[in-house]
Amino acid sequence: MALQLLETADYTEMSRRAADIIIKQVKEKPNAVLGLATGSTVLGVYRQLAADHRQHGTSYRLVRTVNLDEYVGLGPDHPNSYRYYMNQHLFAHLDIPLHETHVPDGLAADLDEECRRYERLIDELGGIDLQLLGIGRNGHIGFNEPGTPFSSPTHVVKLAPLTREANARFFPSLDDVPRYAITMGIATILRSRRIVLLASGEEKAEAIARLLEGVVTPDWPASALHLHPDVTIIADCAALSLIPKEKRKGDAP
Ligand SMILES: O=P(O)(O)OC[C@H]1O[C@](O)(CO)[C@@H](O)[C@@H]1O
Repeated sequence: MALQLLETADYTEMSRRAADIIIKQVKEKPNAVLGLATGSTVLGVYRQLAADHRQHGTSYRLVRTVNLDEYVGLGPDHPNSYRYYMNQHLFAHLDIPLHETHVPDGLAADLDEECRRYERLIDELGGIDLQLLGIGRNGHIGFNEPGTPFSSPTHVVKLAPLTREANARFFPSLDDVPRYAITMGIATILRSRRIVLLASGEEKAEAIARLLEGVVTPDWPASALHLHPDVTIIADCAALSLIPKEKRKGDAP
């Protein structure tokens, strides 16, 4: 059990290192299943993947993708839905067939059935080869809020006030931020063959410090990653600012 820690000078280098890992994965396995995330942190990675596709022609024609989460009540045309985000920021810039890209359906009439369908879908695709993650300030991964059991499959979650406040920057007002979301569960994430978690900026420093402390508890969802055999954390200096310099190299506890 070891988290591998990669320190980068800044956001751009963090994004480039993560994009390189994804590009290598796709070259090694052209029909790879990529688990994708949304949010601000991963935007630079998507820009790098788009640039690489344009300049070097890396092909995603056979790649399949599954996203971590989606807001309940927002459809694909809603500018704040994660489906819309993925189309805008990544899929429109690659040669990936849109029908091979999957995001939970936040408008499903039966949300519990949608969660079960999503779990089955991931299995039918053969599981996730590489899962990209951001981290919330309260330690959430996907939308798995503190207290979520590590055994959880894809499920509907009530968003924590801190998460709604953090994401309010994308909405006209806090009141417009959805109260519920569908998210892959911790167990779903842990079934991925490889996990890459990104963190940038001082506002993630506490989250990363707590993750690297190594205490494994559902109160800090990201700590479940200590139970996975192949996790790489790519974090910039600012996100590592609470970690003593001598502990920044090599494997985390
Ligand atoms: O990258 P950000 O915007 O800080 O978000 C961190 C995490 O929080 C979420 O946006 C959910 O709130 C995840 O999708 C993301 O990985």
